[in-house]
Amino acid sequence: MAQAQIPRKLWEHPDPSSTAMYKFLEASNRKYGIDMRTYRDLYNWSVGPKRTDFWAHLWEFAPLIHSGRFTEVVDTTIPMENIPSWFNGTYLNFAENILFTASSDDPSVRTKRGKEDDKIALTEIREGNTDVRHMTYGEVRARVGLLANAMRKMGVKKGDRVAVVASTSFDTFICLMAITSIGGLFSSSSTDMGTKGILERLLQIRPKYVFVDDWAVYNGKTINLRIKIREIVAGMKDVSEFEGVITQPRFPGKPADISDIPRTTKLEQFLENARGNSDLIFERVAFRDPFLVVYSSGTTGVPKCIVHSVGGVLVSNVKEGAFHRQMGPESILLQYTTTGWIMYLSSIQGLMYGSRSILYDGSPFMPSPKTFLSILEEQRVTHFGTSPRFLQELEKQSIIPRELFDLSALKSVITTGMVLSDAQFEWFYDHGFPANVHLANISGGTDLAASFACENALEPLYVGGCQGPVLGTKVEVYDSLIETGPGKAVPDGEPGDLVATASFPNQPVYFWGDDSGERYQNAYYRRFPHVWTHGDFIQFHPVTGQVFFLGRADGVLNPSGVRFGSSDIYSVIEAHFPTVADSVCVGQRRPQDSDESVVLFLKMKEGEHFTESLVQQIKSKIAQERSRRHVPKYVFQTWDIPTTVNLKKVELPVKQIVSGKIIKPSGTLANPESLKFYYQFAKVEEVLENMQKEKIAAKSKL
Ligand SMILES: CC(=O)CC(=O)SCCNC(=O)CCNC(=O)[C@H](O)C(C)(C)COP(=O)(O)OP(=O)(O)OC[C@H]1O[C@@H](n2cnc3c(N)ncnc32)[C@H](O)[C@@H]1OP(=O)(O)O
Repeated sequence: MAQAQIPRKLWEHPDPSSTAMYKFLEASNRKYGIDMRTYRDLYNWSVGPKRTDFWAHLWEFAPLIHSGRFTEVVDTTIPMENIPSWFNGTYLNFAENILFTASSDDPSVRTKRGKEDDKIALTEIREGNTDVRHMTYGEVRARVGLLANAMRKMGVKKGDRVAVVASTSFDTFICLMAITSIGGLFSSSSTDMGTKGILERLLQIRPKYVFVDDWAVYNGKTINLRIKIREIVAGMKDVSEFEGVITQPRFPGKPADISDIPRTTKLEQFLENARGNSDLIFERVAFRDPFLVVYSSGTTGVPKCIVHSVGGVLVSNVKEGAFHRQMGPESILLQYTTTGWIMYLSSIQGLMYGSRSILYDGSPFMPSPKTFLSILEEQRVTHFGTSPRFLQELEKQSIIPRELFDLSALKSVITTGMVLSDAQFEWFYDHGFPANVHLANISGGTDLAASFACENALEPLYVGGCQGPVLGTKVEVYDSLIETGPGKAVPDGEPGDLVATASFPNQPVYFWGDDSGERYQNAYYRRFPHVWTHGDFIQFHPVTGQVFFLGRADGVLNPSGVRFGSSDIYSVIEAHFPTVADSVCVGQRRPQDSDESVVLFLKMKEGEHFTESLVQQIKSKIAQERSRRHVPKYVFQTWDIPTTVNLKKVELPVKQIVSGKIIKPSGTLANPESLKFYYQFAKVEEVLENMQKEKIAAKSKL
């Protein structure tokens, strides 16, 4: 196996013993009389038989603001699919922990240490490094108090949902803090999402209010969102809990006129309900009470509404942010994200440690990637979160950040969303960024609001993958050939399915609206009993312990690191294109490709024709109802779609074949011969060329 060789070492921390993670390791040694020395010792303790000691010590070492006491960290005998309760008996509030700091002498007391009133908490930057505005912790707290009091006055209470369809603005952050301070649930979508997709979410979670930006700016274009607002209001008419839309001004001080849109109020007007009262009140809720709904689409049905708990996310954030990412009151984080990705949560969670978050909205390529990178120098960014896709663009355009900008403040560059290639690791250190910067490639997901694998400063960084598994989550690799039944770990260094084999506090608590729990159980626990199956193929390096992510094991699409389910595409076709009998949509990523392309195959009904105009109509409908980022790169006709004997469409073999693999069809396929047709698309360029030739030949015959 090629990876048994030790890859090139790229980076190591100059003094690992100075890090918060190491101090925790030493303090744990002292407290529990153990002798851990390395990251792997600490990791094994955090997921081993004494893992409750790890969590109890974390709770003590990096305190959260809370009331109540727990008698047991967790009952480790409860199978993970029963979602055991952690830190039972404790009560805490998400916003309170973000906006205040616990006093380590008495964690139930909150202080402003590290979050003093005049310290900058947030910096808002709009597309092209324009309209830079700062907000201090004092101002943020006052604005959160005002909005929360306005919400309370309008009857919003614990357990209610408030959603946003908005950019990464001050207003969105304040909305998140306000609803969670009341003990309610927050949920966000980005403005580029089509109304249909937005409503599929909102109709499930039934929010009391939806806060929507009045305008959007992307790629130099200014987009009027009033049509979308009108559609949202109309679409919510049968939701009894829904009180209306509140518009957030995209251009501060210049709110759009919404007087002709029913049930819609401007933010400034809504705030009048608070009558100037900005006092903060935090409703501390039980550790496993919900505060956030995020979404993911699979291959069937409407999106899953994944509900995360206050305590689970906070405690996981302590270990990931403070230990793995080494964030503290001096950190300044610029995480590129929309509000539609789980990275939005990461982008603001740094405030928990007293850091400053930079909220960027727009394309990072407008007017050029250099303009975006100039923020790193101007704002003295210490932690820059981006994507392999963005780094690819820098390389393609021969942009060398370390030569163009003063990056002396920069400590770490975090990448996620898709595989970071080995060549990109080398480019990063050979050409791109200063040698002292820690390249932190992480992978996890919406389902856990955290990472499975990420960086750590106690080990060197080698080319490829993620440095190692995250503390406290027992990641193993199971044999992919076992389709169901008890799973089996593969020998060290072999590839297989990413599974988590022990409960962890940031498991989602349920799916909204899934009263029987069936969807939830099916999403993670159907394959192997008592084990979370994530849907990624991975491999551990047998010597360095790096985790290589090899691709998705299911039908989830991932072009440019933007994830969505094939069901998002099928539902548009089923609803609007009656001449199509069936379709299969897969991601193509061959060894020579630097990104994934979405390929859609259409099977026409008897007597119906596959035409260029049909393809264009399908593409524009997908753009309208989902988003432009969902539009397939290629659309082809097919004659047969592989299914199981129970007639369930099977995507994985098609995905593997068009990605250049030769596969042995599974015995469960009803029509294994259908697969032969798809092999030609591994050379999609040739297929397109031949189609073009045929077109020209047909024209010349006319
Ligand atoms: C820990 C984990 O594991 C969790 C996760 O994975 S979370 C997910 C993380 N994912 C990422 O970070 C994704 C990274 N990728 C990116 O950020 C983006 O690909 C990118 C910004 C680098 C490039 O974006 P892109 O989608 O490839 O191209 P871009 O040109 O920006 O947009 C595509 C289209 O959508 C449109 N669009 C995008 N956002 C829009 C918006 N807000 N409003 C209107 N239109 C928009 C664009 O105008 C464009 O339209 P045209 O095709 O008509 O020109």
